[in-house]
Amino acid sequence: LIGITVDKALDFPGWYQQILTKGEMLDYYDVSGCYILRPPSYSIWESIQKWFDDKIKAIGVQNAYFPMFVSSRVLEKEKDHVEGFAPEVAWVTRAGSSELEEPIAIRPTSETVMYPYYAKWIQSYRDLPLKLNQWNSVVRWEFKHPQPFLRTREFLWQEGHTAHLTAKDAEEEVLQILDFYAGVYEELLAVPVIKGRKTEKEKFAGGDFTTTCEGYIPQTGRGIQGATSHHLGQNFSKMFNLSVENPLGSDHPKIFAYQNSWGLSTRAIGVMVMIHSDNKGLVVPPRVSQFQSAVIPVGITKKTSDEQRKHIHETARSVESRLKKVGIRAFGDYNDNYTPGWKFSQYELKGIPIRIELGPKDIEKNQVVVVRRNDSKKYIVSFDELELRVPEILEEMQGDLFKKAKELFDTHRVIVNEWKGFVPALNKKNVILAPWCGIMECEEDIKESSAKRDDGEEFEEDDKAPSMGAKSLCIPFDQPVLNEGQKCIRCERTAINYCMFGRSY
Ligand SMILES: O=C1CCCN[C@@H]1CCCn1cnc2ccccc2c1=O
Repeated sequence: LIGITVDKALDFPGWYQQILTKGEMLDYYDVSGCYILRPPSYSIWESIQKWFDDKIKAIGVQNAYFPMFVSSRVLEKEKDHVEGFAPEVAWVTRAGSSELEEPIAIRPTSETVMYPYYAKWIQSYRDLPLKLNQWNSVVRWEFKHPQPFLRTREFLWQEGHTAHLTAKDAEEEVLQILDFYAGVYEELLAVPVIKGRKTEKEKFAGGDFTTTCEGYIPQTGRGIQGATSHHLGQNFSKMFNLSVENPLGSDHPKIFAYQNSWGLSTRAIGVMVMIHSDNKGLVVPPRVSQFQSAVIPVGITKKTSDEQRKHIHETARSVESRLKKVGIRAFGDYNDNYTPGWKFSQYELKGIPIRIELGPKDIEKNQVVVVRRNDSKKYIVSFDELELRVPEILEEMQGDLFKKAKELFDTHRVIVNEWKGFVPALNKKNVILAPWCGIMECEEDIKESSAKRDDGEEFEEDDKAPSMGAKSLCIPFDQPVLNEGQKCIRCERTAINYCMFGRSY
């Protein structure tokens, strides 16, 4: 494995592909849009699963598993929201040489798979709330250019589906789950996110409202949707007749359940890689890294005596085992066929958070040298404080990764109140907080008008047009103060709130 040969700033897509393949996170597969998740990335997914699973179980969610196949009759039951997605649905039409009577869809999401059974299982209001989650994969036959982790035809995710007696209970849970999603990004992946509500145009059409965690990719200045938590209202319960008798008595009308659905996928891993990794390879935040530290003997030369070499190796192995005993995911590389320098670059490529160097001089001083992957900062740690200092160094690195990413997001999230400042701000890799009227036509106008050059001319075909216009990313819960009578950024109407706009994935 040689190093990364593409510069992150010069060819971001090419860099991203190399980072992932040379960092052994994934491999390309012979079905377009599908990828193999190799142990380092699958281990990150397992860390996300463990953390999130503990959180949802603590609020009474149970895991279950439903079939991946959906009959066309059932899938098309929810007309309005499916029609927009229909082109993405993958169908099984044949088994062996015999055609199937009815084509069977592979689940792109599981509302229509699960809700007929929710209706069957929920008879009394005492059966509410029902809170189930699936850890599974779904298939969406996207035609847009596939990107590892970010846009793939099959992806791993979790999809939570809950049914409640009251809107209040449901809406409370929507926000609770959104906080958990923000926790996955900020606590585990060291990725800052902005929480907010999707506009009517961008929300899940089958629901009442969509809340979202929005990330930011500094390299491209583009926003990216990180996870969504939808309140479905009674739309699906009316469609699937998911109702209970009124607790107030049979003379009161039956109640259609209030539902939520929420999802986070392996896209999160792609976001983490794009934000933290550099031209030397992956940079993986310590809390989710499969291995957290590489113990590497150094200073062994031809002149080193056998017993000296043996002593160095034994000391290194004891360092490795002491760290493992306190829960640090450490490993040692004692292979003498490779030089320390070669090993350093290998583990930089794989994004191992810290390396621990141990040579004759260090042993004399009863110390090791610890080097951080993110900024090569060096620490001298004495043997007797290993178990104390190494965890601290890892935690400090986790914090520094988050701080740096947050600094970049915060300095590229700018308030723009006048239209003339909108496109120039976009072209400086910013996402924009703009006063907005809340009208969908205006939102569409903003997207089209921001796809033009600053002088209002259309982009020429051959222009390396950035990803064109700015979409609405979310209406942040944390709102800047609207001035009295503030006008919408684009039209003459009065603004009702600040909306975050940006080029996006
Ligand atoms: O986001 C989530 C979170 C997890 C559960 N599902 C919701 C909504 C999914 C929206 N969606 C997204 N792509 C689709 C593709 C084909 C058919 C249907 C759909 C579809 O309903």
